[in-house]
Amino acid sequence: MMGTIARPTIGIIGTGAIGGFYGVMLARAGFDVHFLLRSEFSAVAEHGLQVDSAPFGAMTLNPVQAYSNAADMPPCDWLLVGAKTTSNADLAPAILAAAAPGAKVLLLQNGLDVEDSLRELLPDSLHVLGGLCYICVHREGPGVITHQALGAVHVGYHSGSAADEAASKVIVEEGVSLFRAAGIDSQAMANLHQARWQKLVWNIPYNGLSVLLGASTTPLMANADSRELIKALMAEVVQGAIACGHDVPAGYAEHLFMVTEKMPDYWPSMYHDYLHKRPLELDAIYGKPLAAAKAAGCELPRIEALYRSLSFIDRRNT
Ligand SMILES: NC(=O)C1=CN([C@@H]2O[C@H](COP(=O)(O)OP(=O)(O)OC[C@H]3O[C@@H](n4cnc5c(N)ncnc54)[C@H](OP(=O)(O)O)[C@@H]3O)[C@@H](O)[C@H]2O)C=CC1
Ligand SMILES: CC(C)(CO)C(=O)C(=O)O
Repeated sequence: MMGTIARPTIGIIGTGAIGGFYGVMLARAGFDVHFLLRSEFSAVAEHGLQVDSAPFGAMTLNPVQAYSNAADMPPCDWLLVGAKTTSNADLAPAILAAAAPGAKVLLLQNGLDVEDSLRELLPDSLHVLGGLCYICVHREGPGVITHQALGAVHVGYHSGSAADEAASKVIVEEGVSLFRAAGIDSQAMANLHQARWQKLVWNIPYNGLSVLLGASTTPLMANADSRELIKALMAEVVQGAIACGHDVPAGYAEHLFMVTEKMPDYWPSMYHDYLHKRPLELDAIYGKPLAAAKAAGCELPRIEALYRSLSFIDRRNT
């Protein structure tokens, strides 16, 4: 089942929807997975993790190797960060406590440049990677996760002590192999930064509009006005990516638009944050791309208006 790769110890830093889902899949595939939790620690330590997955069926992991303090975790070869980007800078002590020498820290997060604030706080000997998750998953309650659709993880190297490109590729392939061994579609990304821009073509319109308009994907796709707004926002993201020197395949926005029409009705993770009065990932999903585009001489007025509206909502909500 493990193929040719050694059995790394895996730590999940932030066991929410993403961390919980991928952690359970990896544990079920036989990996030694340790889960760091915060508010849901007691519930998970007592009842385990439950994933209700439309594609895979009901899955339960019980007992769970659950921790409320990273210092109690064993040294982990891979650390999968499943916390929101809003807490990245605060996670460094936990990562340092749980990392084995030369560990790979994989940020399973949306947004641009999300690795940077953590990178500054970690030694060069730890490799930092980015993981883009194409999945519809959310927390239903403490330790209970609903997986509606999709699931792929694309992995790219960010920074660290890899001697050269070939060495970083080996690390990325190891990450890809972990997910594949757990039955998850996974691919290596040659250009992490570009791939982050491309994923924003989806997240910039849908995450923000779900909060601003209080609507999930089905009503957003059923209304002529929101459809036009989504298309216009997508076009601006593509414009920003190109201004920053990245490729976006022809027809990419149209493709994402059509994929969304076929998806089950979905509330993006930003809406769940809004609902639970948690900070929204505005800097990673809006602030950073807007700043990068501006630095390249490109104004994105619709995205800017959405960002300012969401910032207003966020300040009143948290
Ligand atoms: N959900 C989805 O379908 C998708 C999400 N993403 C991205 O994945 C990332 C994670 O999202 P998601 O899983 O939905 O988020 P969740 O809110 O479900 O999970 C975040 C988890 O991190 C925990 N956490 C935060 N800070 C700490 C800390 N200091 N110590 C321990 N645990 C901590 C939270 O604990 P607590 O309960 O205490 O807050 C929570 O369990 C985001 O960047 C999101 O944009 C990408 C694609 C799809
Ligand atoms: C909905 C989907 C699949 C879009 O890529 C997603 O991954 C997200 O919510 O970030």
